[in-house]
Amino acid sequence: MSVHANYIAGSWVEGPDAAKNVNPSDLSDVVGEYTRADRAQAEQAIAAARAAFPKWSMTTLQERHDLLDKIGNTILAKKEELGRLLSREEGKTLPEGIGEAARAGQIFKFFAGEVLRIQGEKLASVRPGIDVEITREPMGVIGLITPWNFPIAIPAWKIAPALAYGNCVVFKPADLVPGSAWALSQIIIDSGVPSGVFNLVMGRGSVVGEAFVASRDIDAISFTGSVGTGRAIAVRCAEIGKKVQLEMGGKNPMVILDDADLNTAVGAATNSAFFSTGQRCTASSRLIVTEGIHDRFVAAMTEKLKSLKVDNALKQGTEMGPVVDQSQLDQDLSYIDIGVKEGAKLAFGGERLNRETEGFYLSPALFIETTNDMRISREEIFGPVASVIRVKDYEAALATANDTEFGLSAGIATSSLKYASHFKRASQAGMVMVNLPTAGVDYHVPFGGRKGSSYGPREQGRYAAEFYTVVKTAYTFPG
Ligand SMILES: NC(=O)C1=CN([C@@H]2O[C@H](COP(=O)(O)OP(=O)(O)OC[C@H]3O[C@@H](n4cnc5c(N)ncnc54)[C@H](OP(=O)(O)O)[C@@H]3O)[C@@H](O)[C@H]2O)C=CC1
Ligand SMILES: O=C(O)CCC(=O)C(=O)O
Repeated sequence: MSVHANYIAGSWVEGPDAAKNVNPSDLSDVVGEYTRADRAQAEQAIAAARAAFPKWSMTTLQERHDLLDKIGNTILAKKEELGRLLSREEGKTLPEGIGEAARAGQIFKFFAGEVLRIQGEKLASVRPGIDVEITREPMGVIGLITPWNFPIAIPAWKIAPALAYGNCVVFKPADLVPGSAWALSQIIIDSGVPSGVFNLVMGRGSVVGEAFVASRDIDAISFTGSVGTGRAIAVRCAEIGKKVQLEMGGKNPMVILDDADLNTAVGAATNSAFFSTGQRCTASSRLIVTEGIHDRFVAAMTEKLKSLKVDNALKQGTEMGPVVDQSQLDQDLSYIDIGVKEGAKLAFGGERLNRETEGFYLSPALFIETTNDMRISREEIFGPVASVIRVKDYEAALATANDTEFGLSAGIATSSLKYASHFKRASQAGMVMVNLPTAGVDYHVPFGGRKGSSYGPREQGRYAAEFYTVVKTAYTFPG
């Protein structure tokens, strides 16, 4: 099996080390072998991006538009192949994998359009005869550090705006899932990105990520991952004056009110908590249910979970794939144990499952009789584990929903316009969903949260310009 190399300064280069990428649905299946860069190689990539920046930042909008459009079209044409690879290496179901690959293609096409809409402002000065122009310029070299749970969409929603606004990129994907990142990079390279403008640096966070954070030749870092790693990166970036954007965890609430349509509520809650094996920062792991519907909701959820097909991600009909790896599985099982010890009751699941192929299978776990101060209600588990929290009424539900250190996404199931409208205003989250799952967002609108979930400007949509550009104010006195 040949080793998949890094792409630095326009060439494919191997690092000193390589690792096997194993399918979490079938541990006997090796997806491929992928190189790991050392610090010197990461620094070469940064130097290549720095050297390419002056020319790339001056390219015409047409050139950048055409490149991004071509990348987007190629991803869309290959979405089945890419989606299969993604599902094989990460464990989300095949429809989820193909959907994510398609989303990556749409993101590139969206930013191909945004290239043509880069905006500025012209204002009159407070002084006579002077014009003021406000323009957006590229930041420079951007370091992108991505997690394992969206191996193609998250890289796409960072790489596409970085290139669109005239920046050069050094990209470090998660060590656990280099396959989709490598395949995406190959498409970017085959589409004709100039040498040095885009560099793929696979390797460990503690080596490659560290090199990015420490480098004074990187102007900005966009990171998605855990709170601990994100906050440490922000502190280091602040020390050397580097711009930073962090998307981190969530403990997203889904409120279910007495007047909710039960089918809608159960559908949205199942999707929010268990699709993609609960491994989404937008997943809902706190189902906050008012008294009048509580018992009916728990009974209907339990029935739904009994029939949810947990199996090999590539198998037709699978609704929930395996957990991504042993360490995440250990984390999930440990939280299930913590929940039981805290006095919560398992209404369903939380058990290791055996399937035809050996993998990290876990049945969806639904806790009842929980409170919002239990650890399982406060800490991000990042697996198929959800707690039902019983509350008296809407006011108590809202207070419970907001009682968290996170603020990424929040949902409400209700047929009341009054409560839906109030919740949209009063929820302390960056994204609010009414009668919809907390996860699964559009690609053309801003994505991000409040409180401990996010830091820095928003990602995605036209709001991405805020992070990937720097504003210049120019004064002219024509004389
Ligand atoms: N909000 C979200 O979208 C996500 C949240 N998580 C949460 O984080 C937990 C742990 O997952 P994990 O993948 O370890 O998350 P991390 O935050 O450790 O990893 C995210 C990315 O950061 C890199 N990284 C790790 N350490 C450093 C460092 N010191 N400097 C720079 N970059 C670094 C990682 O590299 P490498 O892959 O080599 O470790 C990876 O590319 C999960 O259980 C979950 O709770 C995880 C993924 C996504
Ligand atoms: O819910 C989504 O569509 C995106 C979720 C996400 O970006 C994440 O989990 O990191």
